[in-house]
Amino acid sequence: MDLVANVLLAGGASPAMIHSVAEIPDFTPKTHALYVNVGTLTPDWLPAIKMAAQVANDRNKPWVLDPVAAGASGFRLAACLELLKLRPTVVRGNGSEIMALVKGSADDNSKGADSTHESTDAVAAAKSLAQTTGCIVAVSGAVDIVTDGQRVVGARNGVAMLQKITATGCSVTALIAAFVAVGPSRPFEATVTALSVFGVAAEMGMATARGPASLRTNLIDALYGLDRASVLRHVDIRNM
Ligand SMILES: Nc1ncnc2c1ncn2[C@@H]1O[C@H](COP(=O)(O)OP(=O)(O)O)[C@@H](O)[C@H]1O
Ligand SMILES: Cc1ncsc1CCOP(=O)(O)O
Ligand SMILES: [Mg+2]
Repeated sequence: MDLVANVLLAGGASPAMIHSVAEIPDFTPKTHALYVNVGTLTPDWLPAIKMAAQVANDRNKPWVLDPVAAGASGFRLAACLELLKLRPTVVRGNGSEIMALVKGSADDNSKGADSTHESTDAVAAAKSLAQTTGCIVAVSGAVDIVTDGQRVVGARNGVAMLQKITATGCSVTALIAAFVAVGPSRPFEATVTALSVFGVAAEMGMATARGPASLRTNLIDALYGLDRASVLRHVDIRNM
């Protein structure tokens, strides 16, 4: 939650981390987008998550799902599949998470929050998930893949060391939610752009990083200082 909230602030958004059913009816209507992350899911939290998604839907607000470690346990997978029925605007996971959602069963070989698949292994799964759910589906990795079930785009910014900082996946999903909040009528473009901007900031931060801890700090600084010219100079988005 620390990195997620700080990435959102650096990107110009205004985060509030809310868990309680007591607060969701008041809080969710005030937002421009809802971000649901199941990273530390418990049975107690699930009703609040569902309530928030329902309020977002009732108010026509976009919402974004990060199915952290979806294949690691039956409980988590079932929860993610229930949440998909509430039709998030965007789902962003790593290769293993997106493949688990499509397979619909927990994976004995799951590594938990980390992926055992390349994003490119999950292109067919991502397209299928987008077609069956109507969501924009993004798969992160060396190439970030975004699909609406028809179009498939690859965004190639980023650095491998992001995998050595916990919650960078969670943070880029949060940034997607922020970008979708700004451009709710174009969630596909907002998703690709958020992934690219996060990747460009990571590349800039990597220039002076000495390891994951300094990259984490530099990433927040680079995102905060990023301007349009730098994004346009570095961004690498291609049709796949
Ligand atoms: N090998 C890589 N090269 C460049 N960027 C990467 C690489 N692997 C992951 N990333 C980037 O790291 C961020 C988190 O992605 P990822 O590690 O796939 O998510 P998660 O933490 O959910 O598993 C994304 O911005 C992604 O583009
Ligand atoms: C380590 C960990 N455990 C539960 S959630 C979480 C963070 C996962 O974040 P990310 O998917 O961005 O690496
Ligand atoms: Mg993740």
